[in-house]
Amino acid sequence: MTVADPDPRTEDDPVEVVVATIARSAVEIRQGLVGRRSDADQENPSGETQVEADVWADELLADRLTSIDGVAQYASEERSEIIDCEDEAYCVAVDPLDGSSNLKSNNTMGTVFGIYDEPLPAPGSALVAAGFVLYGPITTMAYARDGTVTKYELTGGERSVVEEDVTLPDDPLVYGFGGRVPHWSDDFREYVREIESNPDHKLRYGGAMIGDVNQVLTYGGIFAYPALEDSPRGKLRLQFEGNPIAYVIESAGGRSSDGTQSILEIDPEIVHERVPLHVGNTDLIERLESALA
Ligand SMILES: O=P(O)(O)OC[C@H]1O[C@](O)(COP(=O)(O)O)[C@@H](O)[C@@H]1O
Ligand SMILES: [Mg+2]
Ligand SMILES: [Mg+2]
Repeated sequence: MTVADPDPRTEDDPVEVVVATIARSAVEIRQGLVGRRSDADQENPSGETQVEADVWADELLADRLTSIDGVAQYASEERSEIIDCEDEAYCVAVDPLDGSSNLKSNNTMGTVFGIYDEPLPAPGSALVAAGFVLYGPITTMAYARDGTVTKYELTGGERSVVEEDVTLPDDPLVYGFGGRVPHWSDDFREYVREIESNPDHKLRYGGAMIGDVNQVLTYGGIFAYPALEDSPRGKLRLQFEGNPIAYVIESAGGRSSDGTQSILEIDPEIVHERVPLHVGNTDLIERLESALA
């Protein structure tokens, strides 16, 4: 089934217009990666060196999303300030390119988005929709709203449904854990040993959260970028990465955790704050929480 993306000039649900705009832009973003793989010689608010494509994709999405009626704010991992629009209603937070360090080696990356109905920074409980685009061998989107997740394939301007009511498979298969192993806590290391020693589990780690999370969504399992000894809040950002991914995985019947509670329950203080992120099948996340308790 192919979804006719709503025409932004006639559609009256801003959430659907935002999602359709991101779906259309993704095809262009993918094309625009060519020739934009070098460092941009500047840092993002998290202190990471940006590549040219990070800056370019952020500007493209900022332009398009802030011109949608009903969008009140645009915030991105790649800019310090939130853009305030004249409209009210929805606040959009994006990671324009997740895993952009994979560009150099031409490996998987993504675009992550969360649509909140409260001003940013907002808790995950204020999300009305969230999702991500994956730039793999083909371009796909996973989109969660109203407790269900839909997967699409994106081709020049069209969104084709490949799966509706996506749920995590019951028997977890894959695991991937970020951060340097010497910087993991002893409790986390112990938990990883337990996961690895299960003969039904196999390692899948690609260095881009979206690629790794999409494997968990497809095969079941767990992805984590945990708290580290030299970075107690981990690496990933709550507004742009943690909340949207937690929303998708929880909508698909899984769980998210910062180690003690659902990521969606965290009250944020600042827009660029980080969060230890663990997402996957419910039983694996429950086991993780008891291992870290
Ligand atoms: O290579 P590192 O530093 O361990 O980090 C890998 C993680 O960092 C990220 O690349 C952070 O996202 P950005 O590329 O959007 O900054 C994740 O996608 C990935 O899980
Ligand atoms: Mg990211
Ligand atoms: Mg990014």
